Amino acid sequence: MTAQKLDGKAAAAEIKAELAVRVAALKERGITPGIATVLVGADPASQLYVGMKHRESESIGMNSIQRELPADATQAEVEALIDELNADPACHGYIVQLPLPKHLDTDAILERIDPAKDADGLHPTNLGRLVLNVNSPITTPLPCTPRGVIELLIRNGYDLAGKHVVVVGRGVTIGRSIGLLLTRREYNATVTLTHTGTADLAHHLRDADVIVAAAGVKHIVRAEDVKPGAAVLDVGVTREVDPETGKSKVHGDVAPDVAEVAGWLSPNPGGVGPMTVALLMTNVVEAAERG
Ligand SMILES: Nc1nc2c(c(=O)[nH]1)N[C@@H](CN(C=O)c1ccc(C(=O)N[C@@H](CCC(=O)O)C(=O)O)cc1)CN2
Repeated sequence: MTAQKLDGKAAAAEIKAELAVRVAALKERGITPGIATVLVGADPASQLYVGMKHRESESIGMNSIQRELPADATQAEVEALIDELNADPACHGYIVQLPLPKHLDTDAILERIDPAKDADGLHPTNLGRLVLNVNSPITTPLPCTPRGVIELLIRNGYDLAGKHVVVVGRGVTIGRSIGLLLTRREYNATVTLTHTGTADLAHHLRDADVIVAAAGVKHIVRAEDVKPGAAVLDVGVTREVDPETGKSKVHGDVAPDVAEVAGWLSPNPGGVGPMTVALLMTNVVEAAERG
């Protein structure tokens, strides 16, 4: 079997085309949706991701506000910037790029974001609403990567209802929250969340209809542990310097030979990453539409 490609670049391009229409409609009402990012320090991967967020947003007519602080910024300095963005009417939604330098209290910073402007959907109020509002439509920002994974499957005609989804990794941007979305009535999936304390990962993976690999461990999902025909979403990123070229190379959580067993596979790069950016933009456009 050679897996069908879950092409994140193509799906993200579709979403961006749809958003461009909504941005134009907002502009006719005198509203230009504005996205902001806060980057603390100069981590090259974070700089790359933040740059993509601004480039993509501007390409569909959104305003973008890029704020940077040095790696040794204090908690008070970061919080003062958060307060500024909370009060800025030109900013409809913003994110604090993660991870933050270790001396900063990430939870306190995320909690200080105005929940209505929380473009990442990671504020405790928004995550709490996701837990509580099981039967009514969600009208608050949703976490971007989980939303991106689900959109990528749905736009490729994959029906999640009744499926067993095994998530690998309990990180804040995906692992901890994707189950809250997938177990809602509109998706009706059953979710197992595995992590570094899981006794027998392979046992869980072999039972999965869908694997969401977000551990950040190179090739942790091996072909022999994947059920034939399963859908496999490769989210984790490990960067290594190629000794031959001296260039940095991205490796996913999924071993290359999984493509011979899986029914569906998202490439990495080119899969979930572009979807994260597209759904971030969606959260900001939705915030501007809510007013
Ligand atoms: N505040 C947040 N911080 C982080 C998040 C997040 O959702 N919110 N997720 C990741 C990084 N991330 C977005 O910020 C992100 C990662 C990857 C991509 C992407 O499109 N990658 C490309 C490859 C790019 C390359 O390495 O050459 C791809 O997959 O095709 C976009 C966004 C951690 N921090």
